[in-house]
Amino acid sequence: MTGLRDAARALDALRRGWPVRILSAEGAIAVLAIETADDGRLATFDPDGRADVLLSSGRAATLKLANQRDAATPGTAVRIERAPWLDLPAAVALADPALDLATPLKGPFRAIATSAPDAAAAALRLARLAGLLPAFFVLDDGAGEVEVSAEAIAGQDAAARLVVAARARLPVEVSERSEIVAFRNADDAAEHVALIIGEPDGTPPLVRLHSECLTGDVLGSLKCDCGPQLHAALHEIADSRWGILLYLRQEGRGIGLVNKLRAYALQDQGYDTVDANVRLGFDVDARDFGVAARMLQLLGQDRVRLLTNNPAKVAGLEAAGVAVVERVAHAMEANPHNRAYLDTKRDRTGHQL
Ligand SMILES: Nc1nc2c(ncn2[C@@H]2O[C@H](COP(=O)(O)OP(=O)(O)OP(=O)(O)O)[C@@H](O)[C@H]2O)c(=O)[nH]1
Ligand SMILES: [Zn+2]
Repeated sequence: MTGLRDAARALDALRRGWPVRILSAEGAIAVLAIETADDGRLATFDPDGRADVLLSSGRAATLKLANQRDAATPGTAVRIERAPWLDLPAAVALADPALDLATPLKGPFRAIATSAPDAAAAALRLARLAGLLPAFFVLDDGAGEVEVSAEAIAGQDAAARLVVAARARLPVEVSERSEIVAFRNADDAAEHVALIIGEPDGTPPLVRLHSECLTGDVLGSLKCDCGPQLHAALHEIADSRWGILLYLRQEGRGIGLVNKLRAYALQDQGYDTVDANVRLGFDVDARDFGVAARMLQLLGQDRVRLLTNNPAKVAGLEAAGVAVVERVAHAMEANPHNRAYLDTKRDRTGHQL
């Protein structure tokens, strides 16, 4: 449990702009998130101006820095050597692609060997969990407000410690016979929800895994198909024998609301949803469908009919022990704003559309 506690403290520290020391078998690093750094924090962390910069390989490749080393594998970190012109504004420009087109990058920058690759990869994972840009100042001998092992960060298995926290009757528009079940785990603040519609009758339920999309679900965004998919799923489940809608708190395919909106800003510049994620330094899809499988298992369901066009959802459930006995297509009409987004899903992320 110490590992868990340390990982939670590390997340909190990063969001507050405090440095974190990450330990691994190959050595330790201390990191300060660039997004939450300021001049004072940077001066305290790195009084001699020696700290290098740590980026994700996707971001480094975008900046044409990754190919200087053979580190262009997703999820790995690339370390950029500190140079006199690499001050805080220059580091922010390395971290944040919003300015890529507006400001020419200073430089030249040089990629060097990453001293503790596991610890560096753990730092990138922490940034994603904290909803921050995956970019850090890094020192091998620096101090951190919190110490955490790379193992504890990698071992944050959100599914394993999931429990049912509360359940209650919830009559909804599509069906008065519905029950809501909320889940919690000790590792993060994400409170996932299941809406059980109709009466379980021993047959495999019709299930929808819906990933949170504030813009689409609540504000009626036309950029994606989430809102219509959510409402269509509720209707289809209500029209079937019975079923379950899982509302998963995986905003922005797991990168968080702020980072998704950064991806939208890049889309305004012409990048598609895949390239925008990579330019920011994230995987194309950072979701963990093991959480959904665990929720279904806690509800006593290990065979489902799944409403989706996404083969990764089917594979994710199957890998975690939930059999998908049928895939039910769930395609919506395109509109002028989301047509390119839907085409990208079909052409680049394997959606069956
Ligand atoms: N990072 C990022 N996330 C997005 C973007 N557009 C939508 N999302 C997120 O993508 C998720 C929507 O995924 P789902 O509705 O589960 O759809 P899917 O994975 O395409 O699969 P199916 O709809 O089941 O076929 C939500 O979390 C949205 O917030 C985008 O441009 N960038
Ligand atoms: Zn959406």
